[in-house]
Parts: sequence; C-alpha cells; structure tokens
Amino acid sequence: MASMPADRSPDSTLALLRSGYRFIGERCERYGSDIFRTRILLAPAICLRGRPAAELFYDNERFERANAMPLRVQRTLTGRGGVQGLDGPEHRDRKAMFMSIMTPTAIRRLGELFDDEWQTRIPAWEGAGPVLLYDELGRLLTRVVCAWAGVPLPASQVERRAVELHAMIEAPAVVGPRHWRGWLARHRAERWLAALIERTRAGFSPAPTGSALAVIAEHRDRRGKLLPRRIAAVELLNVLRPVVAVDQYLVFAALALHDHPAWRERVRDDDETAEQFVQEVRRYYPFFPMAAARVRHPFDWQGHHFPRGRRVLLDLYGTNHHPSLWPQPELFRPDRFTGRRVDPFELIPQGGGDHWAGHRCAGEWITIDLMKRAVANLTTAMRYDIPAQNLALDLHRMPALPPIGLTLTNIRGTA
Ligand code: HEM
Repeated sequence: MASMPADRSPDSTLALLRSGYRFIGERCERYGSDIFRTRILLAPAICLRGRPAAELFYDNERFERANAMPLRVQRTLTGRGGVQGLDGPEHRDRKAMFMSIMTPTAIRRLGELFDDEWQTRIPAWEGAGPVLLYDELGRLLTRVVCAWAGVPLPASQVERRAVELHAMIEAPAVVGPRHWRGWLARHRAERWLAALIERTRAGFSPAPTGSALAVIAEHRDRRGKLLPRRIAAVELLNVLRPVVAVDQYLVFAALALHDHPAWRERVRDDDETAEQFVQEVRRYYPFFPMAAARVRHPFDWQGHHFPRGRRVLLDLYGTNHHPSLWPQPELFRPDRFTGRRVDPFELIPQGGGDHWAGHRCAGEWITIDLMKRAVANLTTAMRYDIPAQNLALDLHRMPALPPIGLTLTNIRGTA
C-alpha cells in the first residue's frame, strides 16, 4: 500500500479557513501528490484534486453525502434535510424533482425575465451615481427568481430578501458576526418560505403550474408523502439562493471583460465565442472551493486506502486550475475551449459527473444561460466606465469578490 502524504499540523481547520481556495492545491504541490491526508474539524480527512480524483469522488457506490457537510455550512448555506445530504433512491427522487424544473422552456423564461429586468433598470442606472454591480444584481436576481419561481415578493421586501440571500452565501467560511448573520438569515428565510408552502398547499397562494413553488409544494416522495414544510422551504431556498448567487459570476464576467477588452468585440459577434468566454469565467474565477463526501464502503484507489466513514474533500477550484488539464491555468484564455470537448470530470466549478444520478449542480444550465445574457447586456445594451478601484481578488476569502463587488459609473443605454 502506498503511503499517503500527510499534513503535519494536528488540525488544519484554521489553515483551511485562512488559505481559502489554495488550501488543497498548495499542499498537493508541496507533497508532489494529488492526494494527501489531513485533519479537519478534529477528524481525519483525505483531500483530492484532478480529473481521476473527480471521477472517483462522483462514484455513488464509493461515497455518500449523509453527514459529509460541516455543520457551519448546513447552518447557513445549504440548510438541513435538503437534497445535498441525501443518498441512494431518496437522492435520486429529490434530484428528479429539481431537474423537472430545469426544462429548456423554463430556463428560457428565466433568461427573458432577467433580460427584461436588466433593460428596464438601465434608465435608472443612467441617472444614478456610481452603481455597485454586485448589490444591484443581487436585487435584480432576487426579483427575477421570485417571479420565475412563483414566489410572491412585494417591492418593499426586495432589499430585505436580497440581503438575506447574500448573507447565507457569504457566511459558511467566516467566523463571528458575518457567520451569525448568515445563520439568522437562513432561519428567517426558511420561516418565510415554510409559511408560503403551507398557504400554497391550502390553496390560499396558488402557484403557477410548473413553477419551482408548485413543483416543490406538490412533490410527493417515494412513499407518496408530501415533503415536511420546513424541508420544502429548504428546497425552495435551494432554487432562490443559488440563482441570486449567480451575481458573483456576473461580476467576474464584467471583470474579465474589463481586464481583457479584446473579448468584448468577439463575444458580441458569436454565440459560440460567448459560451467559451463564459466557460473560462467559470473555470478561472473562484466560487465554491471544494465539495465534501464520506467513504461509503472501504476501498483502495491508486494504492491508497479509503476507510469507511472517512471525510473526503475534492478540490473544485484546484481541479479547474490543474496544470495537466489546463495548460497555463493562471491565464484567462477563453480560446482554450475552441474545439475542445470537456468531459464531466474536467470543468467542475459546479460539481462533476451526471446531473440526475449524482450531486452535480442542478442549476448549471441556468447559470451558463444567465452569464451569457449578462455578457450580451454588458457588451451591447449599455456603455459604462469602470473607475479606479481595488479590483484584486482575495483567494484567502470565500467568496473572493473584489472588496465592494465592482463599481460602474457613467452608464448609458444604447437603445
Ligand atoms: C452561481 C453559480 C452556481 C455554482 C458555482 C454552483 C455550485 C454548486 C456546487 C459546487 C454544488 C455541489 C456539487 C457537489 O456536491 O458535488 C451544487 C449543487 C447544487 N446546486 Fe448549484 N451552483 C450554482 C448555481 C445554482 C443554481 C442557479 C441552482 C438552482 C436554480 C443550483 C442548485 C443546486 C442544487 C439543488 C444542488 C444540489 C444538487 C445535489 O445535491 O444533487 N445551483 N451547486
């Protein structure tokens, strides 16, 4: 049996919080190995990166998700009892519920709502002073996703719900007040949506057919039972929260257009080029650093032993920056996708493998569609300036957005 390189520290949780996105990658480089063992949250863990590791990690026979996610992530980002922590037939059933929402027609409708809302906002941005893109898009996506999902949202509540959704996204990897704000935000949002599920089931708040609210409120599990209303609220939040989180990628896309202005022309002219640009934004910029699972049955892989129950962390960011998959990974180069077929374990910012059978992100197509539409809006529907500001990404922070999420000035519509 090969000996697995080991992190020397008695516990690496703080190092993980401090190193952020580079935690696994830095150690892999130090040990000359894409696998090493460490201790996280006072328990042994195995860290992996790269394509073969991703293929292993998404093998449902070898890994399970029950109790894999640290409590601080469940308390803020994902909630408890949702699809992320399910395994086997229960997971397949719940995941099918999500995938049934993601029809081409529904994705197009979300995109059209997004474009309409963006174009309606341009006159207001024209007259305004500096526009903070991250905050502005957070509100815009909150309005759009609620309208799309069938969730009633009075204009007076948009700001509050957008702040809550952002708080949940920003909380898992921080300590102190920002973490507790995320915890409180989740508590409030679950209460709000559980009450809505109850009203919908009772017929007082009818949901449009096929909307996320209708599908989740009416979903029956394999035993024919409706989801408990709190779990239904967690799952509805699993649609609202990540659609709003796409605003981070939209800020990154705007940054990439700013840093690589030659691509502005190219993405405008051709849909395939726009898609390559968006794929490179998803590869290059940091989002979720890693995914967690536990060993279901003991097994050996590449001469290393994986004992039952061991927590395993797959480096999503590090796989997207692995030099054997992506030559010169630290360069932003959308044309690396020209003529390249990407298999399900290579480009994994939203997980790998199969969307239905495994835990790969249910909202990946939505994400790509919204990003392409945002790029089109930024390059054709308006002109703007980006004044001098601190645009550095801090890879030690999760999420790693620039400090105030990108300020635009002098916005002018082109219509
Ligand atoms: C901002 C862009 C997004 C990123 C970076 C992202 C990333 C991820 C990641 C890393 C996972 C976990 C993969 C794993 O556990 O192996 C995931 C799962 C999931 N995502 Fe996304 N996501 C995004 C957008 C969305 C959207 C727009 C939706 C829904 C509309 C969505 C819904 C989900 C759901 C339901 C799961 C759980 C899937 C499962 O456990 O089977 N995500 N996402």
